[in-house]
Amino acid sequence: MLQVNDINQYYGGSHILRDVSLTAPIGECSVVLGRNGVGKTTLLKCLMGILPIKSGEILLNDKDISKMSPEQRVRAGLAYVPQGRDIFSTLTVEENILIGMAKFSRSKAKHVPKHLYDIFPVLDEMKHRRGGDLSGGQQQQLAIARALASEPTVLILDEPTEGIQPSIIKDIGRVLRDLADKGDMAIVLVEQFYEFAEELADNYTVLSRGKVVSQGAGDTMVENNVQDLVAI
Ligand SMILES: Nc1ncnc2c1ncn2[C@@H]1O[C@H](COP(=O)(O)OP(=O)(O)OP(=O)(O)O)[C@@H](O)[C@H]1O
Repeated sequence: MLQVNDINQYYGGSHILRDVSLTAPIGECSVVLGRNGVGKTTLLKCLMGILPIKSGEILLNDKDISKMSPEQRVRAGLAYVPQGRDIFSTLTVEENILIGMAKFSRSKAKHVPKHLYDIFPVLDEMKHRRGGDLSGGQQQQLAIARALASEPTVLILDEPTEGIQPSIIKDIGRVLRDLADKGDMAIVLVEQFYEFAEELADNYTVLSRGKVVSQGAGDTMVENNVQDLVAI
């Protein structure tokens, strides 16, 4: 379980995250919503250690990881699918996935595990193509496969539906649901596409100007008018 307790973050003098707390249990999809610029990406970067927090704590299975480097957090079990995907366009699909296995021994990190290609068959078909030749949706699937290659206990995704065609959005939703239901991973999903978020959410958190303004079980999103809170 990933637990975030009262974290604060600043860009210079701007107070971006204000006492943000949330819990992402194993076996659940924890969705973070909010309008543009409220601090969602900043929150994920703090979870990964890409940005430092000023106060508060981040616990992974009760262990404080908030002083760890991003590499140490990946070793501890966090994996990140960044907004915009950050695929290495000149490397092949296979080479991109193998980068996600860098924390393992050399012999293990030589081969892409078959189950990743079972999850995303299109990546198997295209494994010798360059990352830059893939469509946006295929690149998103590749970014998720690369993150899964590190065998995370917490999978963190920043707007995986952004700019993706509907059929691939459905596939990605199915994959995330299956991964959570298997019961060995917590998923933290930042998402602006409300219907996708509502369908997947076991629990939700809404941010507004860096503060949590609504939080609860996924099946209370309608009664709590979450869609209105995030409408542009
Ligand atoms: N490197 C930076 N330096 C200064 N301010 C920044 C920096 N990055 C982001 N900000 C500001 O911090 C605030 C939160 O940004 P953040 O990207 O976390 O929001 P977001 O909710 O993820 O937005 P979006 O939905 O547009 O991705 C915004 O006001 C943004 O302008």
